[in-house]
Amino acid sequence: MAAELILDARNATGESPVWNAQEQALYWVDIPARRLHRWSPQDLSATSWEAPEMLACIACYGDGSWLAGMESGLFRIQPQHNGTLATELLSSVQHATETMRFNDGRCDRQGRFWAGTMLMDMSKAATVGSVYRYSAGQTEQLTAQLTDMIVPNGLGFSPDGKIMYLSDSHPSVQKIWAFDYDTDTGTPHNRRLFVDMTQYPGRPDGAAVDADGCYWICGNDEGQIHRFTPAGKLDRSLAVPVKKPAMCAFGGANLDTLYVTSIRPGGDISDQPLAGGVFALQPGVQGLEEPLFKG
Ligand SMILES: O=C1O[C@H](CS(=O)(=O)O)[C@@H](O)[C@H](O)[C@H]1O
Repeated sequence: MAAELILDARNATGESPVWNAQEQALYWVDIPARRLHRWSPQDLSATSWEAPEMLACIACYGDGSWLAGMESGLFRIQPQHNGTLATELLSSVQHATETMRFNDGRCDRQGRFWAGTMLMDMSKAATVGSVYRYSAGQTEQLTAQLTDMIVPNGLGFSPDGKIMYLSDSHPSVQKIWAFDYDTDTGTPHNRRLFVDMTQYPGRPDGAAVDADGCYWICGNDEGQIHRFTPAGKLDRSLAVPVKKPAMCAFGGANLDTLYVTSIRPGGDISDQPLAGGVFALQPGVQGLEEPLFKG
C-alpha cells in the first residue's frame, strides 16, 4: 500500500497530527518553525498560524481552541484571522535545566493531558526530560509524574484507557514501555518493557493506538510505521517515502486513514525530496477518536 503525499509541507519537524472530528480537518505542528498547521481533505486548503514559542504537542478543546505544550509551559491557543495564535498560559513548567521544551503529548481517554519535556538539543544525552500530567482546572504548577527521560515520546492509551504507552526516542534508549493506568486518578504504575525498538528498523517516535488496541509507532530514520499488538508482537510495517516519519494519527470520515507527519533534516536530502511532508495511508484498520481536552 502506497503512502500518498497530502501536503508537501517541508516541515522542519512535523509533529502532533490530530484529527479534529468536528471540523473534519487535520492539525499538526512544525516545532522549530513555531507553526500550527491545518489541512482540510474537503477543499484541500492548507492554513497555518505562528506561535510565540516552539510548540510541540496539541490537544483539541472542541471549541476551536487548542491546548499546546510549548517551551515555557502549557498554553491554550486560539487561531486568529491575522495568522497568529492568541495564547493564554495555563501552567508554567519548571524545567530541570535551561533550553528545554515540551515534546510529544496527548490526552488520556478521560481528557487529561500528558506531555514530556526534552532538551532542545537532543544530541546532549542528558536524562533531564520529564513527563507531566495536566488536568482541567489544575491551578498548582506542573509536577513531574515520570523523570529521568532523554526524549519522551510515543504517548498512547489503549481503547479502554487502562494501558498507557511511552517511549524514549534517544539513540541510547529506543525503548517503548507499557504501564497499567488508573483511569480514576490518572496514575500509571507497573512499568514494563513493551517493545525494544533496537530490534526493529527506526527509533521510536510518535504513536497512535487503533480500535483493536494495536500500537502504531513511527520508526524514525528508517521510513517505517510499525504496528505492534497489545502483546508487543510486530504485526506489520508500512513504508513512507521519507526517512524520518515523526508521528501518526488516525483521521478521515471513518477514522481509517493514517496520517503521518515527518521531519525535513538539514543537509543533502536528494534521496528524500518529500521530507517534511504529510502523508496518508489506508492501513485497513480503524482508529479511535482523539479525546478532547476536558478543559
Ligand atoms: O525534535 C524532535 O526530535 C526527534 C526527532 S530527530 O531525532 O530529530 O529525528 C523526535 O524524536 C522528537 O519527537 C522531536 O520533537
